[in-house]
Amino acid sequence: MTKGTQADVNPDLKKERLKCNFNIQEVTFIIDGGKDKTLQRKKIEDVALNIAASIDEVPEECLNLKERYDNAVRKSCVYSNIVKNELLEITGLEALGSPGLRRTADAFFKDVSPFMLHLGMFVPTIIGQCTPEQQAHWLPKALEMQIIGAYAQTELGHGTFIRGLETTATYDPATEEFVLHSPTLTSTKWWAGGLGNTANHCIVVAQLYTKGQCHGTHPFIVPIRDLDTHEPFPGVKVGDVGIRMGFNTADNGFLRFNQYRIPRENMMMKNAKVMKDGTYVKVARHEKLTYGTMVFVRVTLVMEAAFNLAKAATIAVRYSAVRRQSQPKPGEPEPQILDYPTQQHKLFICIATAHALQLTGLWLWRTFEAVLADMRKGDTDSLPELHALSSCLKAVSTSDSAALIEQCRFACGGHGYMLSSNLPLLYSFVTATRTYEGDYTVLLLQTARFLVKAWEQAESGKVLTPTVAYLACAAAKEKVVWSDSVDGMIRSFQAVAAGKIAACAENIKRLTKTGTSLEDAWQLSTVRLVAASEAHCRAMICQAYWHEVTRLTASCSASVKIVMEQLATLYLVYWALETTGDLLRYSTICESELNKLQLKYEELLALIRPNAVGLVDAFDFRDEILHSTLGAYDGRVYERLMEEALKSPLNETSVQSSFHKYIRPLAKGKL
Ligand SMILES: CC/C=C\C/C=C\C/C=C\C/C=C\C/C=C\C/C=C\CCCCC(=O)SCCNC(=O)CCNC(=O)[C@H](O)C(C)(C)COP(=O)(O)OP(=O)(O)OC[C@H]1O[C@@H](n2cnc3c(N)ncnc32)[C@H](O)[C@@H]1OP(=O)(O)O
Ligand SMILES: Cc1cc2nc3c(=O)[nH]c(=O)nc-3n(C[C@H](O)[C@H](O)[C@H](O)COP(=O)(O)OP(=O)(O)OC[C@H]3O[C@@H](n4cnc5c(N)ncnc54)[C@H](O)[C@@H]3O)c2cc1C
Repeated sequence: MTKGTQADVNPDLKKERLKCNFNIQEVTFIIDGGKDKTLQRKKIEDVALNIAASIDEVPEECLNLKERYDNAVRKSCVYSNIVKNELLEITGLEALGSPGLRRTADAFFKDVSPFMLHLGMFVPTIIGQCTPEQQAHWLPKALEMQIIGAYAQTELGHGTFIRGLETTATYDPATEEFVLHSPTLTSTKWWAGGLGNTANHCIVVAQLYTKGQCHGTHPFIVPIRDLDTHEPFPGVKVGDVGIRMGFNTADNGFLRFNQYRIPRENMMMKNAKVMKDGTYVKVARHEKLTYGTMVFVRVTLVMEAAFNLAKAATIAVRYSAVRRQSQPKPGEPEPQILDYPTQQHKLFICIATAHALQLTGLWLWRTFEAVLADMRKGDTDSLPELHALSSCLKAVSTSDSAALIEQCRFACGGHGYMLSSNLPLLYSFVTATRTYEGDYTVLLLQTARFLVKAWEQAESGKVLTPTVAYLACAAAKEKVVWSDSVDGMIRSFQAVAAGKIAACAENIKRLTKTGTSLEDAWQLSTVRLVAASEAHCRAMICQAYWHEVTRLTASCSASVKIVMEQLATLYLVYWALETTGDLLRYSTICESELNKLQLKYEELLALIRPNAVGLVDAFDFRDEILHSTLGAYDGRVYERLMEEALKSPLNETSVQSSFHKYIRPLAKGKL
């Protein structure tokens, strides 16, 4: 954070910091995943942020579309040199996935870098889908930025249904080449970040044909532009998809092929190969390993959701400590809006959710690494569970994060609507994560497939995998006894999930018994399947969050343990109150217990209140990363709003030319 001198800090924020009764740094270590990670992040920030501080002369949002893109490319080049020459020096290759790198990128770009997909998907796909020889060829070029890549899977006509993609890659043994072709308008690749004007290479997912047979979708590395002139190659039509709600500097593009040839070796051959004579050879032991990059990105998106929500919460909580409004008690000063319980209700769940998603995200990352290690040994048994886990966690975390970021904006009143608050840009960025890398509903339905199968296994007494082990107890189908202890609440959330999954399974069984096909019975049950999947995910987040808080605070100071547990309890109680209908149905909770729960929630808000600013300070965002007039460390909200307003091009002159061109003629009846 940029602390400045204490004298510059808003007096209300100063007082808030004196009230804080826990060691902020200990919480920062927990959030970052350990002291070593925090130290590494700070080191990276110290190097990168000196340059970021003066990277923009004019605020990004004041530039026109083309200037914004050019400016984003300029900054991406500066930033990638820092990554290459300095950050990787500090930490080695693992810096690519480190929170430090992710955070510093935000100091350079308020919107999105056109290079993001290069690092976010192009490089990971080379690592995940290429043979060691192919990696040796492509990876150094990509890391040195000699080539810049995009990931083009989605088409104009299909995003979700990958098997329905229309782009073809037909093998020609005579020349040992693949011929890429876009047979229809709807087969045009659409949306790929960095593709429109920036990338010179692209991973293209296409239907592979060899010896007259289709073998389904496979990834290919495709050079699309000349490395010197940057002109698209003949047979390649590429451009920008048009103005979007956000991501306007991300250069999302379209791409069409007209019988465009690439060498056979450009097929990414880790999981399947085409031999010189056109023979197709399957290498992978699991059908869906070509979807590996998507699983990887879904896993990272859980922490990405936490990170962005933490930023919004920091902005809104600091602002709420500075902002004073109304006079609930006559004759008394206007209170800080953070003192209103309704404001606490809006904001403390944001802090708690950021913790819940970050700790669950770290746990998911470790699970992902364990599954990868199994797969390196040829064991793919745990892949379906990882797919189910990452699908629902990606869906719920991005959805919650987007909704709560918008809540933070509401919590900042009119000033939250200013782009300079950074809340609108944060929202437009995060709301896209609910859609990309697998739409919310679609991914919850993927998890639901796994859950229904697990339910059937539970009913037949089979051993269940860890994340669904709770279904075994629930197979008895009795209401769970309600208790407002943490364990009791988690048991009740699991009972809700189990009850909903059971109801789905029964519904499907009932429909198929009366002659409905399994596919139709599934479709007729999808509204409840999505709800069951979400309930399962919520129970899992509650369990993982509480488990991680207990584990990570075991050796912390007592005050840190208390405040971390208060937040985690708040998260559980909040969701119990949000889902009272479900609890009434699947647990023994009654009216008096619901009243008790409401009181407990209000008590928790009051307990967390004195530590609210300390808790957001513990996210440890430097001002350069927050980019917010409302959320800076010093709380000089009004001064910053005014300074930023004066940077608007509309304030460059006291009279605009439009006055002379239109308004005056209109007033004089001469228009
Ligand atoms: C210099 C640098 C400068 C700046 C850099 C700045 C910062 C960079 C730093 C870091 C970046 C930080 C963070 C972000 C990182 C990157 C991301 C950023 C942006 C991303 C942009 C978005 C990119 C995209 O959107 S790419 C396109 C994604 N598309 C999708 O997700 C499509 C969704 N659809 C599907 O996944 C599938 O089609 C489906 C799952 C819906 C169905 O598939 P299919 O029809 O084939 O299968 P089914 O028949 O339904 O099922 C068959 C069985 O297979 C199982 N299954 C399905 N999928 C999987 C899987 N992935 N793994 C395992 N198993 C799977 C399924 O469950 C069925 O099983 P069953 O047993 O039969 O039930
Ligand atoms: C900002 C942004 C960046 C992107 N970047 C990339 C990129 O770099 N590379 C890339 O390849 N793609 C990218 N995408 C595309 C993205 O992955 C897809 O948009 C996403 O997977 C959703 O697919 P879709 O657009 O086809 O939606 P659709 O599948 O058409 O969804 C529309 C609606 O139909 C519903 N629906 C669809 N199928 C089902 C079903 N089976 N059951 C029930 N409901 C269903 C959905 O829930 C949704 O409500 C990006 C998208 C965005 C917004």
